[in-house]
Amino acid sequence: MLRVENLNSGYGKLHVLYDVSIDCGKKEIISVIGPNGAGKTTLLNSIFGIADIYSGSIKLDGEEITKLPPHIIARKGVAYVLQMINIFSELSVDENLRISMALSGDKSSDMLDYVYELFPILKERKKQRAGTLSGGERQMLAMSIGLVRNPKLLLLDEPTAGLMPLYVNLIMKKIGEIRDQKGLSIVLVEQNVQKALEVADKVYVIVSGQVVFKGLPSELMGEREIMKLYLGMGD
Ligand SMILES: Nc1ncnc2c1ncn2[C@@H]1O[C@H](COP(=O)(O)OP(=O)(O)OP(=O)(O)O)[C@@H](O)[C@H]1O
Repeated sequence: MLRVENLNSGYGKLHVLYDVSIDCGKKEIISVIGPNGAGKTTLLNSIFGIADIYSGSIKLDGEEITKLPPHIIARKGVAYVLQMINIFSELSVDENLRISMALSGDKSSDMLDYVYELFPILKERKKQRAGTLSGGERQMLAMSIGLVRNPKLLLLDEPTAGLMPLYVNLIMKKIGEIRDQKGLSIVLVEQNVQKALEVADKVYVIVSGQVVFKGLPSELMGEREIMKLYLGMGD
């Protein structure tokens, strides 16, 4: 589904990622974790055509998407959910979702019905102005705005940042459900290491712009040095 090979990218002269290679298969969730400033968001920015790519390749279903502009990448089936940035605060929940659907050119309301089923609280609040939603509800709306575009690949940047444990658990559970029910591939950048490992099929640890671990969550648990040094887990 998604294959990133030997990616070198950054912002102008600021080289952030060095020879990064990742794979995300169909119906797979990969978690990308690592210290602050390691380059995790830059990986998502690179996939979505926002960061500068110096060398390497990014393929979606075998098709080269490297250096394409974001609106074309979106049209090819990638949705990027940034922390609450894609929400129109003055519009209602329902209007936000319908605008996103209209922009994607998708006329069927299947995904709209699906997100209201997935997040019943949004259905209850469909007429409410998005700017007045709680942090957790806004995060659910941000994810739903991406989902109603009917993507095949979902890029999630810290979907649980700043949320209370109840919402963290709910959002993580929903991420698993989306993969299972809709067959989406998901790249999840997450600060909460424990939750990121619970939901992931595969995990990548990025430190100083380089991949220092790739494998199963259970394999990472055995890497005591990495867990302790870079992720602050264990003794
Ligand atoms: N749009 C940008 N323009 C210039 N530099 C940027 C931009 N976005 C990020 N950077 C820089 O790139 C480096 C990597 O940042 P990035 O946001 O990818 O790290 P991260 O691993 O996601 O960190 P965090 O966990 O703190 O969110 C940092 O030094 C950051 O200051």
